[in-house]
Amino acid sequence: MASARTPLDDLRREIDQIDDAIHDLLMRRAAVVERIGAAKGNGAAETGAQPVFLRPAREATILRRLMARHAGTFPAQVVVRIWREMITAFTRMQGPFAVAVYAPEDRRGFWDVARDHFGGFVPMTAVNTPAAALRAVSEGTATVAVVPYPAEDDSDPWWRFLVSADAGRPQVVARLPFGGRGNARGENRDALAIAAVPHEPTGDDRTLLSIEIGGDLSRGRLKDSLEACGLPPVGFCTWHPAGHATGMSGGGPSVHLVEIADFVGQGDPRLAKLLERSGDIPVRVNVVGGYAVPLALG
Ligand SMILES: C=C(O[C@@H]1C=C(C(=O)O)C=C[C@H]1O)C(=O)O
Repeated sequence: MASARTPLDDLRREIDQIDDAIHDLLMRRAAVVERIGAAKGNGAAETGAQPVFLRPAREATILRRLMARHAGTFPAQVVVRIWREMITAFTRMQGPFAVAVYAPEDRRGFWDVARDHFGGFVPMTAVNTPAAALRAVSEGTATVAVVPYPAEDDSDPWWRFLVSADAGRPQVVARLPFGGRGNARGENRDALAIAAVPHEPTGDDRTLLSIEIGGDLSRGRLKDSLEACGLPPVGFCTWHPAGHATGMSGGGPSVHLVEIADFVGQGDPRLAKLLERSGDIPVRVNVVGGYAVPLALG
């Protein structure tokens, strides 16, 4: 004799229906993404450039919108984690996608952070130096490089390889983790993602500028100039090319990586103003990318 249906059976039946609905929507989303990929691919063919389908600004906007409507007891960080897995899968449906991550044997934290962001099925290679990760992107063997967030005391910083005005060059496109560190191993240092994708605004952004200075201009004066031009600096790293003493007070050519608490595009009039203010001192400014400010999830 068949046993009677219990309340638990009814609830599980309801779960099965919900799973079908979620799955149907995933397949529907995939069909739309196929059309998006076709639309982007046509544009890239016109310029002859190798198409990159990743759009970090759009991804950040999607996740911020979802977090703003999220309610209930299901953890917000897990929603982000699920969407991160989905978004890379949907990006990979459009074209090749691979990640090169700075993750030497003794520093696996960056691998975990990269895997959480780009998902468990993306082709991902560990390399022993940030420069090797950037090279993989320049040479086209990786779409994205994951490298440590710059530190003040790096004597040979990776970001010097991004100091260029070439169109289509790799740029900083995201800061990781975007939705919390979870159970990632290792040191508590954030990472930056680098790809040949333009820096696009999301409404809450940071921009990284490289500022090359050919003469004697102290960091203090540079900070004052940036403030005066409406470019509030919130982070500062300095690299002195080999052969010059390090120090904060100028005394030779220097290259600064300055983080600005705003979106700044390459044609932004504030950059022209900064050049005007430098007078006779040779100064070159380039946008080396930027990122959508990560989510602050409790
Ligand atoms: C679908 C797109 O391509 C990629 C995948 C996205 C997604 O799954 O929503 C969002 C941005 C892109 O990285 C898109 O550009 O809209």
